[in-house]
Amino acid sequence: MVNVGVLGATGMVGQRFIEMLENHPEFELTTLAASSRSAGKPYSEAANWYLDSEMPESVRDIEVVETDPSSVGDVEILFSALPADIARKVEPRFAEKYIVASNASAMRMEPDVPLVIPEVNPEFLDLIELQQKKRGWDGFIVTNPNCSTIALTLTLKPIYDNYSIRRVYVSTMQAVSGAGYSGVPSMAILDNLVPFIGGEEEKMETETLHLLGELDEGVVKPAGFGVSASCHRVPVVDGHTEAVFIELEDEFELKDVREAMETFQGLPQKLGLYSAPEKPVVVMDEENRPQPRMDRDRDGGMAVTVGRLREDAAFENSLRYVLVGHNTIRGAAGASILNAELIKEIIL
Ligand SMILES: NC(=O)C1=CN([C@@H]2O[C@H](COP(=O)(O)OP(=O)(O)OC[C@H]3O[C@@H](n4cnc5c(N)ncnc54)[C@H](OP(=O)(O)O)[C@@H]3O)[C@@H](O)[C@H]2O)C=CC1
Ligand SMILES: N[C@@H](CC(=O)OP(=O)(O)O)C(=O)O
Repeated sequence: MVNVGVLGATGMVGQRFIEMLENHPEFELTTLAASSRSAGKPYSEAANWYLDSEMPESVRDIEVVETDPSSVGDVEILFSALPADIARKVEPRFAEKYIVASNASAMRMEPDVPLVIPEVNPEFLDLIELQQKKRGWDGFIVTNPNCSTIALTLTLKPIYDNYSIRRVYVSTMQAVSGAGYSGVPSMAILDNLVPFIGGEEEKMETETLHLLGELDEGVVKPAGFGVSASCHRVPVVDGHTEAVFIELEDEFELKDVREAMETFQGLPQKLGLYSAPEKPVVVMDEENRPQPRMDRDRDGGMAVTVGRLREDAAFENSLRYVLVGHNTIRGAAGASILNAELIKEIIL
């Protein structure tokens, strides 16, 4: 067992980490850190538990500590669910000694920090050696992408491996949990939709190409097609829905695209990692699926569901589909945990 901790343990994503780490066969959750507002209190007092599951008994009495490397004690891996501005300041300090598996956006685009989806670009973990050498750290930082980006990129990967993509348009319908517990006031979202999520479109457009890019002599060369995103907040609690429109360079058969998605597997499936879904992408044929309430929890929330896969007759060589991915599981805590499982398997 590897001792692990969670930074930002009282928040929306921190709670998902705790839920997913309960009974994990390789990780023992021993440390919970949050702000000075929470430090010194037992977790059950510090946290307002938002999830449908019960707060695990095993964490109720753990005393929350300050988010400082001197407070976290005997752990090897720290999962970070910190706000990005705090993460930028503290994650590098933790990485001097610990492995930081971060879900925050702060360090994702640093040239020597791997931004990884284990099924898509596990080879980016090679950057760790460079990062440690350059920064003189004994630990390191590994990041996972933005929640909307992860779901999109998992579905693009099998297409990208088999076809030449010219451009991708994506329009998202994102759950309120993506903004944190107090992120979107109920008066703003009930009976409504908000057509703006700060920084989200830029993240989807850059991170997707980075993830599908190539690592060449320690430098990531992004994939060379266009991604255009429009992001919207909708009154759904969990589960991001995305309408995806893809133009390919060449002709294609829809059944071949479907087959490529359905049979897609990556290193986590080959290695049998604990949190890896059997099928990262599941394709449904029902005309009214996927839907967030029904499909977000597929394979423990780790699989992305695709539906309405069809040709787009309005443009040459074009197809479209709708996807649903769980934003705080596959899009956040589950993504960091899968990264850590891969690191444990191939690096530790
Ligand atoms: N929600 C989602 O779907 C996704 C979120 N993310 C990212 O994950 C991160 C966490 O998001 P989320 O859980 O929604 O955020 P929340 O606001 O729900 O939680 C924030 C957490 O950070 C702690 N914190 C706040 N300020 C400080 C501080 N100054 N020092 C130490 N700890 C602090 C809080 O502790 P306290 O309770 O003590 O204030 C709390 O534990 C963010 O970077 C977010 O962008 C990424 C992908 C998806
Ligand atoms: N912005 C996302 C969640 C998030 O926090 O993303 P990021 O980790 O890229 O900041 C949402 O609102 O649904």
